[in-house]
Amino acid sequence: MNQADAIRTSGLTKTFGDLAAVNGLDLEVRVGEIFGFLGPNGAGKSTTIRMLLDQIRATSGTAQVLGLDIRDGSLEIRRRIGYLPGDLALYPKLTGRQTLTYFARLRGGVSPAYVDELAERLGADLTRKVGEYSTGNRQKIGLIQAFMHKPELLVLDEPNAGLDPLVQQTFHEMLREVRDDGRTVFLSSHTLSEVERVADRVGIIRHGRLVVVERVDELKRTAVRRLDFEFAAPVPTDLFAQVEQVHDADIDGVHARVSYDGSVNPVLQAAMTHEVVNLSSRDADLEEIFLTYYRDTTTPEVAASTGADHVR
Ligand SMILES: Nc1ncnc2c1ncn2[C@@H]1O[C@H](COP(=O)(O)OP(=O)(O)OP(=O)(O)O)[C@@H](O)[C@H]1O
Repeated sequence: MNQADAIRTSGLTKTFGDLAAVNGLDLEVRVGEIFGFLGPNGAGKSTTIRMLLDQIRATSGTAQVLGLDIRDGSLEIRRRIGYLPGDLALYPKLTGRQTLTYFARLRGGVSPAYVDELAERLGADLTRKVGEYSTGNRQKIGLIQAFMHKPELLVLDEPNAGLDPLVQQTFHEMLREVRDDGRTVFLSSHTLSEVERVADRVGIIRHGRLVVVERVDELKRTAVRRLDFEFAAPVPTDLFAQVEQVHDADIDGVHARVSYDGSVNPVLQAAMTHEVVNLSSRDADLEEIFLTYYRDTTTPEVAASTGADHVR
C-alpha cells in the first residue's frame, strides 16, 4: 500500500440479493486531499462507506483505511477517523451540549474549548434538546462530533444536508483547514456544486461502479463546452445531428444552444452552412460533464434488460 493513501479499495463489492450495490470498486484517496465521492441516490456511496467502517461486510474485495485492513483494523480505524453518517441517530432527550460531552467522553482526547469553537463557527445551538432540533442543527452536532478530535481522516456522508448557504461556506473553510493541516477528507455527495467548490478530486459512482476519477480542475478543462448561436433565419432542428462532437443541440427558430466536447471546428462548420449573426461561448460547466456521466437515468434492472447501460 502506498503510504500516501488514506483509503484504498481493491475490487470492493457488496451485493444485496441480486443487486450489486457496490461493484468491483478500485479507489485510492490520497493523504491530504479532499476527495469528493459523487453519485445520485442509490449509487452505492453509503454502502461503500459502511464497508470501510466495518458496519457491513464486503461480499468480496479488500480495503485499507489509514493503512489498516478494514476488518482487522476496524477498532483503530474508528478511533482515528471522524465520521458523519448519512442517517445520524441522536438521543432526543439530551441537549446538544450533553450529546457532544457524551461523544467526547467516548472518544477521549477532545478539547472542550475546541468543541466550543466549532459550535460557534457553525452557529450551533447547544442548549436545546436534540429532539427539538431542525435538520440543520442536528447536522451541525454531527459535524462537530466528527471534527472535534482533529482526526487524520474525515468520512462525511452527505454533510451538507440541511445546512444554509452561510453555514456551508464555514463548513467548506473547515474542510480546507483540515486539508491544509495535511489531513484527509472523504466527502460523499449527490450535489455536484458542493463537491465542485471544495474537492481536489472527484470519483463519480454510478450503479455501484466507479465511472471516473479525476482532478476537479482537469474535469473542468475537458468538460463539455457550450456555444450559443443566433442565425439570420430559422434553421432546421437537425442542423448538428451529424456532428459527432455535439452532445446536445437545442434549436428554437433562429437560436441554437449547442454543447460539445473536443474540437470546435466541426460544430462551426455545421453552423456556417447558415448565416450566423451572433455567437457566444460559455465556460465549461461541471454540471454538464456530470450529466454526461449520468445521461442514462434508467435503473440497473432496466438498463440490463435493454442493454442501455452506456456511460459516455
Ligand atoms: N441493507 C440493504 N438491503 C438491500 N438493499 C440495500 C441495502 N442497503 C442499500 N441497498 C441498496 O443498495 C443501493 C445503494 O445504496 P446506497 O445507500 O449505498 O446508495 P447511496 O449512493 O448512498 O445513495 P443515497 O444518497 O440515496 O444514500 C441502493 O439500490 C439501495 O437500495
